[in-house]
Amino acid sequence: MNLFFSEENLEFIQPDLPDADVLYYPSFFSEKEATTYFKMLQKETVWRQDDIKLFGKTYPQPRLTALYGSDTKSYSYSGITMFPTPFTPTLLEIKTRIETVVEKKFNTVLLNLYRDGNDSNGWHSDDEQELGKNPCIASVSLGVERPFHLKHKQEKNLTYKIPLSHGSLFIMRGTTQHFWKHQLPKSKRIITPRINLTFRTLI
Ligand SMILES: O=C(O)CCC(=O)C(=O)O
Ligand SMILES: [Fe+2]
Repeated sequence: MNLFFSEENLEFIQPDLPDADVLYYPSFFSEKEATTYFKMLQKETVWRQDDIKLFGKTYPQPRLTALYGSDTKSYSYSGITMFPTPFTPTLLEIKTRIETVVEKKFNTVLLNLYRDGNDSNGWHSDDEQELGKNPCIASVSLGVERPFHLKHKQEKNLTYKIPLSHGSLFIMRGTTQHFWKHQLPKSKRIITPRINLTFRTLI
């Protein structure tokens, strides 16, 4: 585990995972900023619950989602096609803060609302064609802390677990999506919500 400070004097860790490039900023936003953003996004966002198809059966997705972006390119995953709503001022503010530190521009954000520990996000890679070859995904966590898991696709005993705290930023880039899957498992004892924003670039 390697601890560093960014040019903005933000603390971050860079876990040493083979075939991956991930960074974690535990306090990217202050407690107060994170709480303000959580409240604004919970209220302002047009949340929806899509159905997903798994092995020919249809289920409601175990979380609410929304897609915002700067152009009209659609984004498809798990048989769902989403068309982005224009970025709101709140989302643009968050996006700018992230772009300064990540030194990358994003044109889309997928939001997830996990209403409680029964909501989840199953094992997947963010490897859709529209994300390009080595996508950089910047993931902001607001609200209750939830564990995030990664596992290597070939080396089954290579796993990594990290709790994503309120106001944190987790970045996955390089070959991470080729070699690793990630999930946000159900956490039965959690009864409060979490909002996640994943900034992406659709090409
Ligand atoms: O909620 C999270 O931290 C993960 C979200 C995620 O993996 C996704 O939306 O692709
Ligand atoms: Fe993902």
